[in-house]
Amino acid sequence: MADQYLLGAVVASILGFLLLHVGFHGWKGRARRTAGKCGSGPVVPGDGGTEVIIVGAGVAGSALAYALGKDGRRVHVIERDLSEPDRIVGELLQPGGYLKLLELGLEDCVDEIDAQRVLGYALFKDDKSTKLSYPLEKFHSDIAGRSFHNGRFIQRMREKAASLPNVRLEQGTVTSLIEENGTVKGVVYKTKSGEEFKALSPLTIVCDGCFSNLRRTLCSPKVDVPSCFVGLVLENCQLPFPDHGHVILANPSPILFYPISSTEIRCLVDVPGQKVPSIANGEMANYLKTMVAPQVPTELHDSFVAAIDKGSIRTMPNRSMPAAPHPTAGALLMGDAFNMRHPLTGGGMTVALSDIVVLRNLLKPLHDLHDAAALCKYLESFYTLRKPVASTINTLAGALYKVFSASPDQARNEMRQACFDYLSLGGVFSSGPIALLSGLNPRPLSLVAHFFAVAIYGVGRLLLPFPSLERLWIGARLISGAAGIIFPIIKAEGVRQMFFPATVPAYYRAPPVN
Ligand SMILES: Cc1cc2nc3c(=O)[nH]c(=O)nc-3n(C[C@H](O)[C@H](O)[C@H](O)COP(=O)(O)OP(=O)(O)OC[C@H]3O[C@@H](n4cnc5c(N)ncnc54)[C@H](O)[C@@H]3O)c2cc1C
Repeated sequence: MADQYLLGAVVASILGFLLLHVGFHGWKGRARRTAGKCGSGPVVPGDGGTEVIIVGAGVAGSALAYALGKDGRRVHVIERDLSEPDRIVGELLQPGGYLKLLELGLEDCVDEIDAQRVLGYALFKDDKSTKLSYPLEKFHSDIAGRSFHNGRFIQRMREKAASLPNVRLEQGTVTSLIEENGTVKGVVYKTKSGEEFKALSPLTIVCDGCFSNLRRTLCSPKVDVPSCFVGLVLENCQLPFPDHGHVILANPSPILFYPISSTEIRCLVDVPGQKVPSIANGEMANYLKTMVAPQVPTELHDSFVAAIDKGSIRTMPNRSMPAAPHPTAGALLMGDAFNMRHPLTGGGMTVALSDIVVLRNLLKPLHDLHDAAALCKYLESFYTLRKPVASTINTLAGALYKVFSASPDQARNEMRQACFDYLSLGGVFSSGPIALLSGLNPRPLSLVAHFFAVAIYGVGRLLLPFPSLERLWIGARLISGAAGIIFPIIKAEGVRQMFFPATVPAYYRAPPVN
């Protein structure tokens, strides 16, 4: 109830502002581009009856293969490397993502991999901390976040997909899409031994991840890399709040801790910019020990230093890329190849799994996928239907990263402090934002309402009890800074599709083609 009052009050004032400042983004040009030329004279293997080719069997590709295979589709998955991945990405699945696993029948893929239940977050700033529990009361007791080794989770999903008789999982590297008259007809791929093959199907779904080579012809990739994560594994220590992800509002930017097994804690240190100190010449170890270690909670400090000394330090760029598809007959993009957000809020797998549920449901009533042009038109509704979940998670990730990072600007630091204090108020002030982050209630209006409620709360703290001209000025800059953070992200996500999905042209919501 309080959530609704808050929504009503904040949304009414903000919506006018939002529309004035951002304007309708609209559907940007559906110009189609042609896919790359295919290799010459490769063999066409298989039974020729493949309905869907999936490129890449990571989180998105393997979950999609199982979902479509379970619906009876003949699926051919081509994955570059079928051995267990060893990466520092995709290790915390939000409860909203776990709900999607359930919908797909993949929930047992977090069993028997020593996955840990995650019940919420703990936030640390200076010498204070606050606990933000996921609002799980209304759900079955099994629903919670899960954290694990990414590679173990992927192997479980690959095994489950490959156990279906109509799913063929093959090791190979896709080198190009086969295109004829603007329609993608399949792929060219190379096996480990260097042999080249063609695979043909009415629908090719490209899930080749954040470094995708194949997406260029299917979307307009505008990749931003605001920072990198430096990854370490801590052993022999206990998190201050067991079963919780930990976010330290450190300088210059956040540090994360969460369990990835019963004995290991993942630490991800955010380093702003695209370059990190060199690991090889010891600069990184020095940076971590001198700049980061003093900001780590005391319970974790010694294990943090021991992990640095052990030397297995990994890095990954943190990319964000709004979805900007060129709807193309015969092909679709999914997962990170299609859309990325800052990993601070651990939303990537939830968005990918949510997209798979949308696509699976759209494809379900179609018996024949061979009319590529009609299928392409029909699948355009996918881009609209995915928006409320995907855009809420994407926007929150981008906005929180900016708010949680330190800044030389006093107004920005006031916003950061206001955010910490707002979340510490408890009740709807913590359950609302954490419901958004967890993917349990991904509503764009609720996100905008809470974001500006934080800004207004920050201004109130500045002006009460004794306002001054200087404080008024900082307050005005805080509000304009908040608008400057969130509106460009919303604009990139597409205001119209995000807030008004019902107003999209009818052909995006067309009935099944057969
Ligand atoms: C540092 C970091 C931390 C993150 N932490 C989290 C988190 O805690 N929670 C969360 O939900 N998300 C997190 N994410 C995001 C998450 O990892 C991604 O959203 C998710 O992995 C996307 O899945 P995907 O299937 O699209 O890509 P991937 O899982 O990367 O899979 C792509 C697959 O395609 C294969 N491939 C690539 N090219 C080819 C080719 N040419 N031919 C055949 N196969 C190919 C690759 O081998 C790979 O198996 C994080 C991201 C980063 C960068």
